Amino acid sequence: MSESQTSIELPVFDISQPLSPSSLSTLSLACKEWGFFHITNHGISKDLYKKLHSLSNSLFDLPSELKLKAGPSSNIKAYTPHFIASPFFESLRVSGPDFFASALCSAEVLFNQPNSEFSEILKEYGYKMTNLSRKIVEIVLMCLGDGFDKKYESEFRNCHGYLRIINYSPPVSQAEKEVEGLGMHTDMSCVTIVYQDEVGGLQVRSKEGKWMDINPCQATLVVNIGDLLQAWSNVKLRSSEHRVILRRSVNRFSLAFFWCFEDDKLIFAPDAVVGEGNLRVYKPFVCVDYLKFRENSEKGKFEKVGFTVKDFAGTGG
Ligand SMILES: O=C(O)CCC(=O)C(=O)O
Ligand SMILES: [Fe+2]
Repeated sequence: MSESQTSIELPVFDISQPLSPSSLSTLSLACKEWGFFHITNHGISKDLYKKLHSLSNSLFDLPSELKLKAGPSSNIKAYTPHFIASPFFESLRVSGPDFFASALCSAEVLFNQPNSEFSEILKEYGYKMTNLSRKIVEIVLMCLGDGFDKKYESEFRNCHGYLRIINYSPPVSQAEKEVEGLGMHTDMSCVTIVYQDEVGGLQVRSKEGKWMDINPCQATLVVNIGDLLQAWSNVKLRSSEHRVILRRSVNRFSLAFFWCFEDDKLIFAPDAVVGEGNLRVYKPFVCVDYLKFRENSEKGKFEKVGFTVKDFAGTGG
């Protein structure tokens, strides 16, 4: 796995300001070509990330038997242990809209006592991510056509979010130059907002199949388009394949916030989005059926996490 390393300089958008016409065309291009961009002025302080990182560390440092109390065979299923997504990946899921309750419940199970500091911080983070996701969907819809943000706002009204706190621990003695912390995949979201720490390792696959590094960029967050928006936009927005590579023997911390359609939403690209004379790339499908398809095709196959909405609802056209 030692390919020459190339990085991609993603455009950065100030999410606190209205987009200028030239920024809008840069954003449209980024969404079409890569499905990835950076945002800045997102309103989350360095201090909050520091706290989140250290609280998360205290959780991931717990013995495995304790962590499994919130694992896949528990009632809450919030903790994903090593060897599910990859041997080097573990994560804790915090679900919205009540991020406080979800974090409190996991902390109670894991630490044997409620941890209100942890829950308060996740409540704040979940709330901020929810607002950011709404703004991001708005600007991304603007890329599809003039006034499309207002026209299609209601389709996204029932979206919901969940957060994944991720700890990557590379092998102690690394014989290979790099290992996959998380294999190639696309996200099952409308949009995903990722915070990656300074270790780096997030990569996006170009249309030609080349892996490009998305280097950590001070005070910015990475945004990527997910499968649900790719399907809804008739592939005008790209949900691109990405993965995480571990190159150094240090742990990597990241937070991925997934903003998704409600489970029973019928995903069907609107006529105006498809455009006259164009064919629909996907058959209409119910959101939860796609989620189930992915769940069933990925279980235990961490070497090849690669199924997408094309495999599920593609018309072959
Ligand atoms: O850890 C990261 O930087 C990205 C994680 C990711 O792609 C995911 O959880 O879907
Ligand atoms: Fe992802």
